[in-house]
Amino acid sequence: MLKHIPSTPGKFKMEKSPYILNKSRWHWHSSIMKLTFWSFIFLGLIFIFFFRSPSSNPIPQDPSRRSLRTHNWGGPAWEKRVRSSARIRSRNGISVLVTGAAGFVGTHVSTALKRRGDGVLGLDNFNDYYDPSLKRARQALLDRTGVFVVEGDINDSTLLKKLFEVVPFTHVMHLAAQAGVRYAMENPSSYVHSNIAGLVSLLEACKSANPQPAIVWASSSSVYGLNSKVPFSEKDRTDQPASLYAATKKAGEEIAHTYNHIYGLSLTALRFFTVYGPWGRPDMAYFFFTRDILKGKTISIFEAANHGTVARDFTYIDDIAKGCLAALDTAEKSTGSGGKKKGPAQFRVYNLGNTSPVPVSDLVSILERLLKVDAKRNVMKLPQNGDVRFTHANISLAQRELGYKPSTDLQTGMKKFVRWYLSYYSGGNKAAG
Ligand SMILES: O=C(O)[C@H]1O[C@H](OP(=O)(O)OP(=O)(O)OC[C@H]2O[C@@H](n3ccc(=O)[nH]c3=O)[C@H](O)[C@@H]2O)[C@H](O)[C@@H](O)[C@@H]1O
Repeated sequence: MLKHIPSTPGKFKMEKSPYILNKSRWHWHSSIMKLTFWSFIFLGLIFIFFFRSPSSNPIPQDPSRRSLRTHNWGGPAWEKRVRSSARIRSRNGISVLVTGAAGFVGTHVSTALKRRGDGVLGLDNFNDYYDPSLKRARQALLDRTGVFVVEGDINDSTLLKKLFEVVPFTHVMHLAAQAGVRYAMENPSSYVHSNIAGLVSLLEACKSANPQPAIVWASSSSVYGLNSKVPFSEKDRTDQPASLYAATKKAGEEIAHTYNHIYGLSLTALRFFTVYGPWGRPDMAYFFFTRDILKGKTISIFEAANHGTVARDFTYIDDIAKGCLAALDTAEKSTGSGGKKKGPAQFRVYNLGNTSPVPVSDLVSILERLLKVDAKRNVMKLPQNGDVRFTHANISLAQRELGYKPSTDLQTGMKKFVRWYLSYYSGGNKAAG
């Protein structure tokens, strides 16, 4: 019956309408017309309310988006600082935007780049996933090295656009991410926000930049998930992630491929294997084991079924930083411009591990010796929280193509970490937790 209703109200006025003779039908149609009219008015008001109201774009309430709040950036003095930090000071140097610069790996990579004369600009949202005062201390360190860290989020496309307008970055070292395997069960949306939405936002800015930068970014050993073939090679399957964290990193690798394919962006993913060292992350086991052993608190050491070993291919930060620089130095230029691909671009994936896995219980023994304190050990079954039993990197590809050659064993690296830890936390900084 509805299909007989004329499509324009004017038609209702036509004398020849077959409906005009039927009074009750006419009333019915007249009511429908009124209803339609008032519905349009109502919808129009809703539209105006939502799209014109200043509260239509409120500060996001989702905790994973807290960092999008407007930060202080912009203005001539700010631009001058940005330019100066990103200025290349050596022959054949590069200018790099380092996202997550106040993070653990970000600080080390930024410092290493700056020291050899490259231009470096940091970007970090200083979120409180772990003690932000440690991030501030790293920022102060970077400041002393001449690296300015802009406070902002990779999801802030206006800020990213501005940064590329101010500096024609040759490279982006993308290290900003929501890290940590187990925390993904507590705050899943923060992983989607940073590792997926944030990555897309960054790649969008890179593809539109002129010139397009080459991008090197942090993937993770966790993408190997339930893969049981050892050592893990880049050719092994990565379609069985064991945690949402791993799934977002794997998704990142696929997203990167898309931007490489469509826009000609040069993209290199580095799969890091449990990176540790001075200025490390307090959410990682070696870090909070150290804190808890010193406090006399019991630590939980995971083991697999039937007392099976849980092991990690712990990799020292200096080795990782060297691998990052080698990846930047060997990255070819992106081929696109103005958001259009001009030809095929480089797409690479490398394992950066130590290729020498160590059981977690041995890590604890190393810490006991270095701290000269016996740990209170609570050995327990590996919880179903996304952790995998072991990791072990095959690094031959990185060795061949990047000249990557890790040289620090766990004993030596942990010694350096413990020395830093004791000096950092005896200097008035309080160990959280
Ligand atoms: O290699 C990687 O790609 C990942 O390395 C670490 O993840 P993970 O290796 O799980 O490092 P930790 O969280 O420090 O755990 C190290 C080992 O200690 C074990 N563990 C952890 C916590 C605990 O209370 N007890 C315990 O035995 C874990 O099962 C694991 O075998 C990082 O947290 C990730 O961000 C990174 O992506």
